[in-house]
Amino acid sequence: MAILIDGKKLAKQVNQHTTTRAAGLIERGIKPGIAVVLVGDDPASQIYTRNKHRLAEKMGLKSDLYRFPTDVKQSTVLGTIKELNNDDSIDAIIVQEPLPDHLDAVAITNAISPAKDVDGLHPDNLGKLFGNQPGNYPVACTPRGIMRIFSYYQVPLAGANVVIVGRSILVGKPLLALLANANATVTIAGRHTKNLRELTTQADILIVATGIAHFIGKDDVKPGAVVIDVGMDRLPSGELTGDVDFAAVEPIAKMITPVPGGVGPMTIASLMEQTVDLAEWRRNGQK
Ligand SMILES: Nc1nc2c(c(=O)[nH]1)N[C@@H](CN(C=O)c1ccc(C(=O)N[C@@H](CCC(=O)O)C(=O)O)cc1)CN2
Repeated sequence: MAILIDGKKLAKQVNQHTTTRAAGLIERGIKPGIAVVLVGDDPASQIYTRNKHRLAEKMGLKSDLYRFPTDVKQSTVLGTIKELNNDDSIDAIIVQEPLPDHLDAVAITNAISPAKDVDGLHPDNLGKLFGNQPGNYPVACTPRGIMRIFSYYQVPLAGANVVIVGRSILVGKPLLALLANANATVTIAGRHTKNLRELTTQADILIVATGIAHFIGKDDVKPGAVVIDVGMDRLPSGELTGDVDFAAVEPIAKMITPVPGGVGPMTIASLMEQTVDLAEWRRNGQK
């Protein structure tokens, strides 16, 4: 039986620490502020945005939501980002993904000030990450949360054979850099990778972010592997599940994240923690 990685419990610890740090800043007259830009009416995005807003307020942070209809013009979104870049009460800007197809997501990301880029997706911040540069800069929240899981559960990274299935800019690519910087041997694959099973069955650590329910089964996993499931998929029954067939894989894994209650809560905890980081770094003149 695998050790169950309890993302909810770890997120609670991180959130308590973030709340204490935020209170310290508030005492000094600095209220960390986060602005979330939400376009359209995707039901999941609405839930995630509401959860972020509630948690931010509970922590005493300023939390502003900018909601736009699906057919909003690119120039309107860019205009809002420009205003937020210049708004001294806002430390962190996040544009909720996915965006509708008519919007240029890259141009929107690149318009966010690197000092307020809490998603860590601006090329300045990604460049620093891939260069393993010293100093403070934001890192994408899901990868940051996964690295925290590895540290808390004492998963050795140096020399580990890590396979990431999923090449997204939000998850796979920043993780590639973070893990390579930690001296892991990293392979990044996708659902179209030929002979994928040959790779995944070699992995000491398998991270799956494909968006396909139960994409990974028992025969895709090396016995004793650490399995991290980033997926958040709905079964036809409406039940929330992951990219890993948990019931099949759990008996052979060494450690495994559940869905829900694994990586998801760590994403939101990392977002809040990094909002407070950005507030501190900006006041310290580091960015
Ligand atoms: N700009 C961004 N957009 C998106 C990101 C992101 O990091 N930046 N990630 C996801 C959505 N997301 C945060 O934005 C997110 C999704 C889910 C959870 C979470 O806690 N999930 C729970 C289950 C929730 C449920 O019941 O539906 C869990 O796994 O336990 C946190 C954050 C895509 N967009």
